[in-house]
Amino acid sequence: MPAADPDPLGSPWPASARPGPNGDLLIGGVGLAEAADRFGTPLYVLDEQEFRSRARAFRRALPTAEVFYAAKAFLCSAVVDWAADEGLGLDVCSAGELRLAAAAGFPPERILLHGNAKTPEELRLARRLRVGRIVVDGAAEIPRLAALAVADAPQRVLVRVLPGVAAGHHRAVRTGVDGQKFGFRIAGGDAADAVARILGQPGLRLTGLHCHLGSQITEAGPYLAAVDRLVGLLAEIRDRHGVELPELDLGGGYGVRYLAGDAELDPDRFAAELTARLAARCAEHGLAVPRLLVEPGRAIAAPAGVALYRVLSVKRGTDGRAFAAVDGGMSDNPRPALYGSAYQVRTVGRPTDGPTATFDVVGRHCEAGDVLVHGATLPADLRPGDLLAVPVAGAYQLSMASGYNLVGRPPVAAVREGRLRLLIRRETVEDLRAREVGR
Ligand SMILES: Cc1ncc(COP(=O)(O)O)c(C=O)c1O
Ligand SMILES: N[C@@H](CCCC[NH3+])C(=O)O
Repeated sequence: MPAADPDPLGSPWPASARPGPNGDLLIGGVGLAEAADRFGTPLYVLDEQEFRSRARAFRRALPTAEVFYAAKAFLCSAVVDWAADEGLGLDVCSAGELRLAAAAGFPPERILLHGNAKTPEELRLARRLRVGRIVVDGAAEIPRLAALAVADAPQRVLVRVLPGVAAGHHRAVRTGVDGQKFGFRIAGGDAADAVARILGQPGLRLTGLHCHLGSQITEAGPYLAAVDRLVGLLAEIRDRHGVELPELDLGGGYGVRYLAGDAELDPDRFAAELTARLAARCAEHGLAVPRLLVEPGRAIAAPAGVALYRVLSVKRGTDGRAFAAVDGGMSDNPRPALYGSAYQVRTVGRPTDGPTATFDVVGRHCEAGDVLVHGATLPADLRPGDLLAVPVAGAYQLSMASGYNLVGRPPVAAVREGRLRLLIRRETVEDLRAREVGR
């Protein structure tokens, strides 16, 4: 029997979502109202199976590629375990992400380190732990890395280049073009210089080129354009230095559905188009097809997360707008304020079939721009105490959460096969005060 539609608005919930009694919504077999009662709100709930099946979908679509989960989307020790179990590598971009992954037991050789401003400490740590790959993002890094040579263990590195392809949901996340801080320019010869310098270092082993175009890209076209540019550069490197670099890392950026009508990048279709294009371009240049590396973050983590908030106040503005103020806000999800990102929201734990009205779901922070969802359709009689659930909340929300107004960052729970467990407890004022060492 097909499952009943968990949400008449067609919001993108995890595949496990089922309608529950009294307007509740079950995720991973657990009622969201029960999760909120148990751990309080705001609360982030991760559907472990959704995370794992999305990781598997990437590995299945690209069986010969290496798939690195981009930790910046969201990382905690449980997520490290899930990524490790599913055979993913891990893309980290700070000593914090690296230390957490290593402490949780992630194999360092499957870690890839990024960063446009890696600190000397991060480079030393990466070498000491023997991370598998480091992506070089600036000329100053090359001598620093070379100086950290470890006997008999040359460091595998890739060079991050700018293919000149603009893609991504907001200009702040478009990183494949000139005029922003990441990568080496191809046209100006910076990339070729970096390649030459790295090839001259005995402690470094250049394995390939890297690019990351942007985030929330919903079609294959930009990646295909990047392949054209990067394979061209691989051929130039072969002609100039006589080496064929064996790896091509296309970064992350694979887009997901936030709203009912949004497009989502399908890993299978993407993989088919990408591998065909790569094979064709390599054949044209007489190159062996390099091993692909990809770094999806959002596409694995975002749809696995649901954010839960309790309504604290309902108000009408002078222009007839209605506001539903909740107990979280821009400190746990800065994306609407930062990028104008849109979300859907529904009530859970109360009937959903009565008359509706339009609300702006606003947070509790002290600025008018603290709006989580603009123009949400919610029950017309929405009242304080009602529970709201926002889907597609697993990426770039908690990982970008701030301490604004000292409200404390929300807890994170995981659900799987009817079991609910707490992964991260709520941040308390004692946690915040523990860092104070003077007055
Ligand atoms: C170098 C790099 N790799 C991977 C990612 C992951 O991107 P996404 O979460 O959009 O897949 C990012 C962030 O956009 C990035 O900067
Ligand atoms: N933080 C961005 C994505 C940036 C990804 C990191 N390169 C977002 O929420 O959409």
